[in-house]
Amino acid sequence: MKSVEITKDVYRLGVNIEPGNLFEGIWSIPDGTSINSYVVRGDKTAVIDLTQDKDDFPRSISSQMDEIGVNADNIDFIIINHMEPDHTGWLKDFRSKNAEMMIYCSKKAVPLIKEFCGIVENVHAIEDGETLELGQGKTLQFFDTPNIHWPETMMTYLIEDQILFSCDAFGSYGEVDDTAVFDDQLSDDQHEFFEKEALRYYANIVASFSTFVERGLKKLSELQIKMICPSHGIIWRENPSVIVERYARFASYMKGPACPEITVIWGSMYGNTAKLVSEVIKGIRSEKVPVHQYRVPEDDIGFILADAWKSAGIVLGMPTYEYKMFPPMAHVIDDFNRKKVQNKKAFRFGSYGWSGGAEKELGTATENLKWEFLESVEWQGAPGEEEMKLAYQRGKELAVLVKEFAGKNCE
Ligand SMILES: Cc1cc2nc3c(=O)[nH]c(=O)nc-3n(C[C@H](O)[C@H](O)[C@H](O)COP(=O)(O)O)c2cc1C
Repeated sequence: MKSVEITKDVYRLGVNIEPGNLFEGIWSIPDGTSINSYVVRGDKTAVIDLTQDKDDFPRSISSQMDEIGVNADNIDFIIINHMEPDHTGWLKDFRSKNAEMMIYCSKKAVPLIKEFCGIVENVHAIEDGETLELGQGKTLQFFDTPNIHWPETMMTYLIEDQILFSCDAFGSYGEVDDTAVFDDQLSDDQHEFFEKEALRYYANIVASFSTFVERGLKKLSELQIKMICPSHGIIWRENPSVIVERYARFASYMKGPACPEITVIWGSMYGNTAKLVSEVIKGIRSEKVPVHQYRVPEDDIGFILADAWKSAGIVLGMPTYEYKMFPPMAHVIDDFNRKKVQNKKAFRFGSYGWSGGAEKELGTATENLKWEFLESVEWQGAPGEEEMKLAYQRGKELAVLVKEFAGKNCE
């Protein structure tokens, strides 16, 4: 990977976490993801966010710094927008090469820098809106943007060039090639890819903090922004409002209504519940509502979360297991609670052997999600004609309801 000058004396340095790894140790990234760091040069030099202490990442970032004549000895400031180790894993080692490098961070980051890196000297806690002049027409301004997605998160704005270094906000999954770091270097297919990966990134990483995203967006709305430089994914230069609007849309789905789509998630041990899946889907499709379908535990929770986040309607198909929900579905519902997949229209169907129990647990488990359920279809043993018919009907009913309820705020 090579350094890229994104505007005069401002550089993007980057590495890619390769496909096959898990992001945050949980989330699948079949197409990898980038970690971006930035350098701003005036009379003084600042590096904005670093990289993870993993594989050859520090070596790669060092060699990209060499390309532009920057190294630990001549960097004056390290700006830490966010303390998560994918950006700061290298901080302790890097800073040990030159203890004079001044660290700028939010107040809440100070104890984290001490505990994660053992660094206490030359750490400056910013005031919201504070500026730092680097000289040569480069002035950085810092904004507290708490809880997008850690409490200590801040963003850095380069006033003269109108560039926002947003760290995790406005990020997406997907490897980035140093020959195509900007939105305007992408094909339509690649744009579509990054749109999907931005949604998945949002649903996996940021969703539960949607209220704070909305607050942050309001605060940033006063800035003139020519370019958005996140710490994951591509740089938005041709049209930065695309990613801002996208994040605003994603955040709004928490309160609902989301898009006129339905996500069907189902699991079945012996095929009794499975038999109704295609009927429900036929019912939904009869109303021309798009369907996303996932089976648990086979399918990946990161993808399920993304489609569920965006859908106004959710269907759950699961049997009873040991007097409760089928465990892989209980896991999905638990994640829906953690990520606040709220305000949906929903429907559940499933088989039981003797007394049931899944339905009762589902009621309790979704209490905080503010979902409105259609009447469930539940039966003992194998499904009959009646259940098959009801499955189609409920699919259709849900689709009609979703069309009425869903927002227009979707592409
Ligand atoms: C391990 C296990 C635990 C079960 N626990 C219950 C239970 O607590 N209550 C009940 O009514 N049925 C229970 N059942 C029966 C299933 O709910 C029933 O076989 C159902 O038809 C399975 O649906 P499926 O074919 O979609 O997996 C259990 C079945 C298995 C295999």
